[in-house]
Amino acid sequence: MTAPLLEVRGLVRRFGGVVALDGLDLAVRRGTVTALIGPNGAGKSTAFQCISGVIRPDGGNVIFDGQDITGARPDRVTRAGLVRSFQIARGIPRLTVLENLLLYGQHQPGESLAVALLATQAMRRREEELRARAEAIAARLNLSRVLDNQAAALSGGQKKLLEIGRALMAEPKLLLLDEPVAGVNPTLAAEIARHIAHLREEGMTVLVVEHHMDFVASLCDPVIVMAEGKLLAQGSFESIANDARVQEAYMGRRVHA
Ligand SMILES: Nc1ncnc2c1ncn2[C@@H]1O[C@H](COP(=O)(O)OP(=O)(O)OP(=O)(O)O)[C@@H](O)[C@H]1O
Repeated sequence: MTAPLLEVRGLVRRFGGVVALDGLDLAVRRGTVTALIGPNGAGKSTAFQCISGVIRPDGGNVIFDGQDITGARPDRVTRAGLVRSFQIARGIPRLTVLENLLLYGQHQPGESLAVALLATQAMRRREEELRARAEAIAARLNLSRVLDNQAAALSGGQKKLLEIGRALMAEPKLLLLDEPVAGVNPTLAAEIARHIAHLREEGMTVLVVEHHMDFVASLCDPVIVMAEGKLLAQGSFESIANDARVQEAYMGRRVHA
């Protein structure tokens, strides 16, 4: 069996006296849409933040695509191919959809004065490529019609799609999605699930934190359940839904592994 794309080993993170991650182990296999679920306070956000380099873990390791990226800064993590989207869309409201997408393309031409002065044909070609990629990503996410609209004018669901598009512009190997359907109506949630399923069909690997169980059940396999900063269970949605320990954790009772 091939090595997992992402492996988290014994991850520990404390906030003062609170142990948010207490030796978390998890693995994400290539080509899967894996869910990370668990009751409020289980440590899911903290795990995402440690994996994406936003905060440093106090212990343990994050191995991505064979590289130890433990404690690496977010820009390095992104360059390695691990890209996260945010629950609250981070796009710049005044910019258009196209501009927002271009902003997150890798190795932006025009990002420094030197680049501007040395603008060569190759760089112009790169800019054209980026633009073509932005248009293709917008098309696949049904955002073509609003490409020239300001991000601020988008519906809630379109903002969620732009957030996914923004992450795709960085050409991820692994996409971390933070609650991609929170606050979205069921029709749009189903559309977003279809877009993510298409990404998987094309070989993308996705790790998603989501509280909406219909979405998780329809899209994600395997499902990893966290409780109290640790791995509690993993498997198909059906198997974890029937797991007594998982039911107990969601009932808010103390979990005895
Ligand atoms: N910056 C912080 N300062 C202090 N405590 C924190 C901080 N961030 C998280 N915690 C604590 O760490 C624990 C795990 O929180 P975390 O937000 O990672 O859980 P979660 O599973 O993402 O919860 P939710 O589903 O509610 O978003 C909680 O007890 C939380 O109060």
